[in-house]
Amino acid sequence: MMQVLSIQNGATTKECPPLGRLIVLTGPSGVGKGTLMRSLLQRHPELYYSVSVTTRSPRPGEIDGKNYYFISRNKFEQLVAQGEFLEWAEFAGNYYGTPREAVLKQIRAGKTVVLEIELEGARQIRASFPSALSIFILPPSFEELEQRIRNRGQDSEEAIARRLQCAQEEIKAAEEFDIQIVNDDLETAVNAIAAALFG
Ligand SMILES: Nc1ncnc2c1ncn2[C@@H]1O[C@H](COP(=O)(O)OP(=O)(O)OP(=O)(O)O)[C@@H](O)[C@H]1O
Ligand SMILES: Nc1nc2c(ncn2[C@@H]2O[C@H](COP(=O)(O)O)[C@@H](O)[C@H]2O)c(=O)[nH]1
Repeated sequence: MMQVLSIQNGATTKECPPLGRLIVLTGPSGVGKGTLMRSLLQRHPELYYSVSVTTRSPRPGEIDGKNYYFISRNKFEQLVAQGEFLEWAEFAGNYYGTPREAVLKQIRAGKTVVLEIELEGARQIRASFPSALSIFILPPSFEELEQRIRNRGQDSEEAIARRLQCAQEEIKAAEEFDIQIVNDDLETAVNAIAAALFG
């Protein structure tokens, strides 16, 4: 697949449209990746948002097939063994993965595909798709990050503690990625992502 993406600026023929791009949005839980994505997709509906697979239980209001594909740990492990994921990771006690075929299909069709994933998965994508553009979203402060996770009101105390613990390590990795954007004012951060994508 690396080979395929490396020819993304190659010649266009009627039979073979130019390949699409792969964009990775990463950063600690609660920093606002999902909120930024929704805003970006409203402005740019031509982008393809990859719906991930997870073993986490749905939060109130989350819809299977829209927010995530919710499956059991056994099923997830089967899919891993079958090579069905472009990347996958265990995060705060649950598995998360990007369906391989759905993403590759969109890239072959010339679409820009956006993945919203945690650090380990983002590292895997950087290793296997060096041409992918990777964006790390930072919080204005650690205190604000905690406040956002709490205000979201979706996670137990235990889950919040796990996520904050992961966040400390994740933030240290920000410089590994192509671009770092602080999500302080939402509009400013969306503009910065759009500028990175569309110039
Ligand atoms: N710029 C911002 N200013 C203030 N609040 C924000 C901002 N961006 C997002 N939020 C709020 O922070 C909370 C967490 O946002 P969101 O769920 O999008 O984070 P996330 O990074 O996608 O989290 P996760 O990785 O756990 O899915 C939400 O309540 C959201 O409304
Ligand atoms: N490696 C992957 N990480 C993913 C994927 N889909 C989502 N995520 C990230 O997991 C955490 C927790 O998400 P939550 O919905 O439980 O709050 C967050 O950082 C997501 O970005 C994926 O396919 N692969």
